[in-house]
Amino acid sequence: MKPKQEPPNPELEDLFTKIIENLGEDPSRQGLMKTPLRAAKAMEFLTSGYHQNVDEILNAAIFEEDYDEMVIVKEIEFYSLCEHHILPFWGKCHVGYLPRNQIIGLSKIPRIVDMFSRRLQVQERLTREIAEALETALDPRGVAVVMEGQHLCMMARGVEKQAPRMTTNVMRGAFREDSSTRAEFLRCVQIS
Ligand SMILES: Nc1nc2c(ncn2[C@@H]2O[C@H](COP(=O)(O)OP(=O)(O)OP(=O)(O)O)[C@@H](O)[C@H]2O)c(=O)[nH]1
Ligand SMILES: [Zn+2]
Repeated sequence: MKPKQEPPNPELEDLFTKIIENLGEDPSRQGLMKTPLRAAKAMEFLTSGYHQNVDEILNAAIFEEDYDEMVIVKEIEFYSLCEHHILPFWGKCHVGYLPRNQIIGLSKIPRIVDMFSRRLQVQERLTREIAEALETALDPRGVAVVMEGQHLCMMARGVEKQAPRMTTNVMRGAFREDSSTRAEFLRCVQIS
């Protein structure tokens, strides 16, 4: 599904003009003339997940299948916005589930990751929301979501640390209850 592509909200455009003025810049200078429009469009795209829902994304692509081994989709890149500073955080998301006779259309997993990423978020909630959406959609024997993120608010400002990565994980069902299932998943996505 393409993100909602409507003309940018004119109020948002006006607000970006005010931000530019308040930063001490001249919004009428040539290089900045179209910036409020571009910034409004960019912000609408980066928060387009608010206009999506899981049912619409799934498009009924849940299939009955006689397969009950672990399914893993790893290294799904994500871009989100930290809700404290409205600055990007980004990284990789690894998803696993143990089907109970139902599988999900492969592309739908990254689409769900994008839907929840394109909102104002903290990485912990983002991880949980992805896991819960899959749990509700598939009723699997277990689901695991691991996210590794870099946060610009910690890199370019504030504490100014470049190296740290934040890892969050939500394990449900068999991934939580059975340490060997969890270990198999973490080995496959190469997290120790
Ligand atoms: N747990 C968690 N914290 C986050 C996330 N994104 C940003 N933060 C943190 O949110 C906190 C907000 O802290 P405040 O003290 O209110 O804000 P601040 O004065 O800008 O803090 P500094 O970043 O330390 O300069 C900071 O510690 C950020 O690093 C996230 O996804 N998860
Ligand atoms: Zn932040």
